[in-house]
Amino acid sequence: MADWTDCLNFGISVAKRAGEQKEVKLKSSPADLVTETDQRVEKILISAISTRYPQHRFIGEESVAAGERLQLTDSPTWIIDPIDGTVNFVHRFPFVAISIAFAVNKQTEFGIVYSCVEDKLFHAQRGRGAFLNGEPLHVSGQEDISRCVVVTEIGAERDDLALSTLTSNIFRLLKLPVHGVRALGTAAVDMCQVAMGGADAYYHIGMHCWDIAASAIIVREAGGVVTDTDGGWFDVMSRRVIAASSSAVANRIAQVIRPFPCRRDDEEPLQSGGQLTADRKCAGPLMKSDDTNKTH
Ligand SMILES: O=P(O)(O)O[C@H]1[C@H](O)[C@@H](O)[C@H](O)[C@H](O)[C@@H]1O
Ligand SMILES: [Mg+2]
Ligand SMILES: [Mg+2]
Repeated sequence: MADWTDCLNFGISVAKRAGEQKEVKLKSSPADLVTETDQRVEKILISAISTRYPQHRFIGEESVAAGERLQLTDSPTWIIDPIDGTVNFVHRFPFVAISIAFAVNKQTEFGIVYSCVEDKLFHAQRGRGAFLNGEPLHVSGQEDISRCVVVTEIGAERDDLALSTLTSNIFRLLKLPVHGVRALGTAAVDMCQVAMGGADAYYHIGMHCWDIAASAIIVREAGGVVTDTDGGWFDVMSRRVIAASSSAVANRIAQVIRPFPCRRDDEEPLQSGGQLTADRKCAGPLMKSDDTNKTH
């Protein structure tokens, strides 16, 4: 088995360096401001990594937003979210992370999530455990859904189907009941909460590979379970994820939540007026036919 520890250590050092970026350039609107910061951090990361590893490929949230093709090949690939929690960043809500995963042959070899405001560095390497600031991490191991804190995200979709599915899924979980439902505003940190036992599960439909790839391996290496939202095999490009403290909890959540149609990350972007757009919004067929069997 190839040893990617050198890449991991380099990734950790660039993530910490990029997380020190305090300079905020004022622009006309919060959206402009944050876009500039996101782009700047992504450039810092990609330029440092590609100088050291010129053969490696990248999937970066901001590069994809700028029109770059999103394609996961067998080549060593860094999957980067330069700022996970952009809305938090604008509002100074204190959960903002840099998320970096590294995949070879489409398998994640390591993940790094640096929660910058908290100064918490989560990392995991395949088969070698998960760590928070160097200390080993473990999921809660909770198996009883009625004793769980479940994390999800509100996401950016605002159409009726997205909102009604999202709210009814939260409704179903609360009625089970679970102990609580939380949303921190960054999928990467949400999932790391599962890895450290602060929460017992996370689920969402609609996140992108850069939001969840790093934290998925961190949860697994902390002893947790990562599945598709139907309880099946997790595909990092599918935008569907459950991360849980145990298979029992993952399966229960899969039974309860209703699916939400989403374009895969590796699907060609939608055509708009004859031109390719970077739009990867949820779209497609409505509920699958077996949805009626889901627990209410
Ligand atoms: O765009 P960034 O990288 O900030 O990612 C976030 C999504 O934008 C949110 O919709 C979502 O709710 C999460 O906060 C997610 O992590
Ligand atoms: Mg993100
Ligand atoms: Mg981002």
